[in-house]
Amino acid sequence: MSLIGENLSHYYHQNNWIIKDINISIAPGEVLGLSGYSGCGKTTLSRILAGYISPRIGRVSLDHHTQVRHTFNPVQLIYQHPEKAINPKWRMHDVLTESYTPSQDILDAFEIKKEWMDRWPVELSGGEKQRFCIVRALNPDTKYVIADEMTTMLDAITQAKIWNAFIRICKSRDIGVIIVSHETSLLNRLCDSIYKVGSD
Ligand SMILES: Nc1ncnc2c1ncn2[C@@H]1O[C@H](COP(=O)(O)OP(=O)(O)OP(=O)(O)O)[C@@H](O)[C@H]1O
Repeated sequence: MSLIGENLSHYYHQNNWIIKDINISIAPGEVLGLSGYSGCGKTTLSRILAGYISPRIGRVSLDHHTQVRHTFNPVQLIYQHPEKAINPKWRMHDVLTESYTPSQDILDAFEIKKEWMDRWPVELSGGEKQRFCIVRALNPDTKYVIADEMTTMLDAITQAKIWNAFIRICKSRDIGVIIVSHETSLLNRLCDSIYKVGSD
């Protein structure tokens, strides 16, 4: 069940093309990096592949079917800023269990502490909140995860731990991963291949 983007082109303002004619494909269990200069359209492309933006031209398909809204999205997007993806009026336990109940193993893999569950989002650090967003994205029905600068706010040691756990779980479930990052060394270390967006 490959995730395929064909002839993807998009602008926000008439004829000011952000991305043009992008053909991209990712297979189950593959780890693909998206690199490119700031503002070249990596987030735009990520949102298109996750079905949150309809491209002006082109088409995204999963297993040859166009994505359908109103059902669980098998292409999950993890944002750079977790506060944008979390309802500030929900306690962390409710954020975490919004679409499924994660196992203790997965909570341990991301070192999510029991005492964080009753807290409000504002009572956790950005990195602590991001672990909830990562686990929440790893629903049993998830087929692809797009990680858009997912660990930018973390220190190097925590970053390494999170990526190890994340890639191990995705590989074990045959989940395809797209990693968006400015960090070439991170992409070289984790990705099977790298797609460069824009030209620089
Ligand atoms: N909702 C929007 N409306 C209008 N312009 C937008 C919108 N979102 C992004 N843009 C513009 O589109 C271009 C690409 O933005 P995008 O966030 O996709 O780039 P990026 O490669 O992810 O950047 P960065 O690496 O800095 O995060 C930028 O020039 C940005 O200003």
